Amino acid sequence: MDTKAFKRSLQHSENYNRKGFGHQAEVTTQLQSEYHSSLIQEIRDRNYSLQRGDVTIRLAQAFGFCWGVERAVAMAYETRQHFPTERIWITNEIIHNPSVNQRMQEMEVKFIPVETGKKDFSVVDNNDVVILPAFGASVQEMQILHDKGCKIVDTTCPWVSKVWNTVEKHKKIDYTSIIHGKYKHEETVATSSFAGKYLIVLNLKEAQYVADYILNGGNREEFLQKFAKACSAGFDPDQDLERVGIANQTTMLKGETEQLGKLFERTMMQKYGPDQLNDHFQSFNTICDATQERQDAMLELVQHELDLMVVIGGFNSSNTTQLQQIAFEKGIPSYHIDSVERIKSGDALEHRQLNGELAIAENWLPAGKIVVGVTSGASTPDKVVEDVIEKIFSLKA
Ligand SMILES: C/C(=C\COP(=O)(O)OP(=O)(O)O)CO
Ligand code: SF4
Repeated sequence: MDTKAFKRSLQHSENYNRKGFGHQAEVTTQLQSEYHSSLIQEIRDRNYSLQRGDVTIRLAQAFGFCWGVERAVAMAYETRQHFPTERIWITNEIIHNPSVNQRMQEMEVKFIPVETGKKDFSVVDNNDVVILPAFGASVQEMQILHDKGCKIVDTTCPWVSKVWNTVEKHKKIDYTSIIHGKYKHEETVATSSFAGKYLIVLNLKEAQYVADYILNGGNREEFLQKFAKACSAGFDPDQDLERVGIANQTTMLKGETEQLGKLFERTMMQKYGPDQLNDHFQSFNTICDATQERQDAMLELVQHELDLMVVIGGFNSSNTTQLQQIAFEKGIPSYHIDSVERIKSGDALEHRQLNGELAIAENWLPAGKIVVGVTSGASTPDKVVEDVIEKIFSLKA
């Protein structure tokens, strides 16, 4: 499919909107009242640190709502204002934060129902409005909606669209896109739908396996089984890894993405020689600025003497998980929670471990004077962070 031509025709359609509806002023006030926190503003103004009693809170210098999230959430609110009586659907969560998604449901923005693992678009008729979330949507979903003639409000973050352009460039010159990402994640599902041949690798271990295959060959069946859900239809590891381009989900771990790019560069250089490298390898770093800033701020924060870290964000939030990974690698006791309700008491806190499972941490809040590092993912409202900090203050009061 010529995805570029399709995007052009969609963007020229009178049913398509990606700029909002001119209700910014009202929506900004509404968003401020629902998600803003004066406590967090105070901590920012005090050089990201606040002491109360035995507790010193140290905030990361960059955290919380990124530009793309603010934009997407504002557009969704504007859509509700602009279409007060129409039925409004959304193809997935607007962003990965439970409190924001809850608000969408309260505003009667409904998810497209899923029947036996497949979205049922038959519920949408041409008078309806459908919002595409900040992660975007697959080109197939966009086509279904475009064909239906319903109104489409596209909140895809431009940083995400940039990754789509990158894989389209690979497709044009017949390169296979190696996408550093999570194959089930909405953004990567969308990105891969714009690619030609592609292979999704999760981490350096998987990348090393692919690099070894490129250099030495290997067990084809094992390869195909390992990446069964993470490659394009008909992918042939013996043919389709001769020319590769790297792209990444915007919220991966920055350092890992860089290492992965270098690994494939070395591999292609070794296989084809330095003179031929440009005919076999291309790399664009498509990690977004917000992800980089939040990870850099976290790397700075964990240099301080901290008794523990609290990382706040949705449990399905990729960028939040990367922040937790940084604390984990530094060996700091760190707890990833999605809301204040996870804090049961000073003795018990429910948190998400890096393997995705929930666990209860006992005696997580040490006695005496403590320094608590706090950060939050790009989809976490400041209000949620405030609630957590207030709870810690009250437990130690
Ligand atoms: C929309 C978006 C990022 C905002 O944070 P989210 O936590 O919603 O998403 P992610 O980190 O990708 O799981 C995609 O880049
Ligand atoms: S994390 Fe980056 S790509 Fe994702 S919404 Fe925010 S700015 Fe956009």
